[in-house]
Amino acid sequence: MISVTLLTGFLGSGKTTLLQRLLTDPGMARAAVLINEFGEVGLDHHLLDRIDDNVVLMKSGCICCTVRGEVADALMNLQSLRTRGEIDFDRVVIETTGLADPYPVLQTLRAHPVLRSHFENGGVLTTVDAVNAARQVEHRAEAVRQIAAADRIILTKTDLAQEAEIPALRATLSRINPSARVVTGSDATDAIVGRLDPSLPPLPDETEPDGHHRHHHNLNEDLGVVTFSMTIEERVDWTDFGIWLTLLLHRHGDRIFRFKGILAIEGEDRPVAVHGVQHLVHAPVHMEHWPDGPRVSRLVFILEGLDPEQIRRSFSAFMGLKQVKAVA
Ligand SMILES: Nc1nc2c(ncn2[C@@H]2O[C@H](COP(=O)(O)OP(=O)(O)OP(=O)(O)O)[C@@H](O)[C@H]2O)c(=O)[nH]1
Repeated sequence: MISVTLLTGFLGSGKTTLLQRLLTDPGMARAAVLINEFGEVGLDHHLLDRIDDNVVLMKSGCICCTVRGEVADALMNLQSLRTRGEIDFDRVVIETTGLADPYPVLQTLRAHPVLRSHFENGGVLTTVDAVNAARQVEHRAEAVRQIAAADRIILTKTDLAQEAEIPALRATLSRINPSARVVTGSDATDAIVGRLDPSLPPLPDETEPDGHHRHHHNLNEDLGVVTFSMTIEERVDWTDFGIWLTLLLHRHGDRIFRFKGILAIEGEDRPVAVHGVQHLVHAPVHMEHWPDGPRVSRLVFILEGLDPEQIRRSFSAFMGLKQVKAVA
């Protein structure tokens, strides 16, 4: 049986950052990793071979696979490539999206007629953002569910958090999930690689005795959470962008769960990546080169109860840019 570890955690809590580290770790050389998009983890310079549209082989030996649609389909694809001898792996790590409730994936592993004879639950790792988690668990059911589902919790951004707040956060975490071990920062890679050994305690079986799954609400929809993306054809003025973003977050930060972007800045050859979670903006990153695809600026927001069109209009007006398009 192949053990499957689920990597979950609220939006922007550091899942991708952790995966980037894991992908180059020798302990992961025989792992297959399911991610939402290759682009997110910037695989280019780690890439050895492309196996099919959705599966690539990394220099470290690790397999990377994108999930387009159902996790079950991606796992079936991996399994059939493995059966045909085209790839080999001894464990799987699945990165879930930041709003996902981990249970449906666990249920799939348990109940899928084919998958359940090849894969077993190897545990849930939840990244918890030391800066934002206290607020998230108060307001967001998913954040609580993800913590509750964890076998191990990885505290991220402890370098950004007030040290004095960490004990209170740990206490909150242990109220929600007393059994999960909490590890921090640099211990995380070792802990995770070690964590992936097959001797994990199983999760409680939630399949009802009659074989039906528990009902899950689409929290995303229920809470009015929308993802919104816009592209900008013209070059962006960095100073203006900074002011606009500051004003936006000041006014609406509570309702902006996540934003990410790549910007073509006036007077700069290389693109600049920007990220943030609610009121927190991370240091911008000057990227080595543009990812594949058109070289236009792109901003993605995850909003709760905010009209995307309002953001597009405000950006366009403030920046004096005409070619700002909302994209689906
Ligand atoms: N200072 C600091 N920044 C971190 C840490 N972990 C993650 N970040 C930053 O936090 C931002 C979000 O991290 P990601 O790894 O993209 O988070 P994610 O959980 O994959 O985000 P989504 O996929 O959007 O849900 C990035 O700008 C990271 O560089 C950390 O431990 N310390």
